[in-house]
Amino acid sequence: MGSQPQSQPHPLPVDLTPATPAGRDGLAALLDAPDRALIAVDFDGTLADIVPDPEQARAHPGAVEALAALASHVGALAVITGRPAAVAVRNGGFAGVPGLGHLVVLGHYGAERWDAGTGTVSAPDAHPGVEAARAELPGFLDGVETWRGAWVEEKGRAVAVHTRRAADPVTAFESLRVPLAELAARHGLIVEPGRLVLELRPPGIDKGVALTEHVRETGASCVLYAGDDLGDVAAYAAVEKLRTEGVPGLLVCSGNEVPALADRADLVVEGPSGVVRLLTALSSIAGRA
Ligand SMILES: O=P(O)(O)OC[C@H]1O[C@H](O[C@H]2O[C@H](CO)[C@@H](O)[C@H](O)[C@H]2O)[C@H](O)[C@@H](O)[C@@H]1O
Repeated sequence: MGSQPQSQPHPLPVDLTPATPAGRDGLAALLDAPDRALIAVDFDGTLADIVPDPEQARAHPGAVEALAALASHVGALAVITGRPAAVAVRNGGFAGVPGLGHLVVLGHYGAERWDAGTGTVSAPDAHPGVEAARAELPGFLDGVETWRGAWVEEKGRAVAVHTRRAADPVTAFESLRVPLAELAARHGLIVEPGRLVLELRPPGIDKGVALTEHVRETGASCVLYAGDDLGDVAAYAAVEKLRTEGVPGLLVCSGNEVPALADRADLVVEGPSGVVRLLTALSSIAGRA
């Protein structure tokens, strides 16, 4: 990879300008050679607004159009999500969109991959512990009053316990952490915490591993990653490591509900609407290059 670009002025609105020198370097590299950049974005909370029922989550108005417009100017475009890849594709409305012919969706934190070019999902064999944990969960959740209202999202390769609809969502979430971690460990699984969700899933992959592999695969010379939740921390760490290896990066946080991520970001935008504004602005500038 070449030398690191220096921080320099760039034509973005003030509220879309990175607050850190490293972020400004990442942005400068992206605008200098957009055709060598990888743009990677999370789905829930980043491209899609948070809603009480995950089945109802959809891409924010203008998000798919912004991605499609940007796709023609950048080297590679990926959605990296905790969702099953097929669910993100369906709820995002990513299939068959003109301009998104090269989109890749890395689902289940990178364990699954959907390619727009083929329209197919590739995935490893299922982890047997998921089936065993799934069988235990109903009786487990029924037993404690604090957990009333917590419910299980069936994800195929994982199961997620949501507390957003519990009477006291935060108390339910906090009091479930240890018991669910013990249940997961008994079945060789890990707990992935998120915004009022605790997911029991197989170990061995995270968004950081997925992002780094995708940077290598695409040969990207710089990367922008946008996320909103704890599951995105691994991707942030990957970008921070890539920077030390001479690959500039820009870390974008959608909203500031998760301080562990927002405090580490180069740029915090106003939720999915801010992400759409940023992608649109980048596409407009890159299109002039
Ligand atoms: O990696 P992501 O694309 O951000 O997916 C992470 C989890 O997102 C979903 O849960 C979150 O969004 C829901 C819909 O807005 C919301 O109801 C929930 O409280 C959030 O945690 C999804 O349901 C999970 O399976 C994903 O792992």
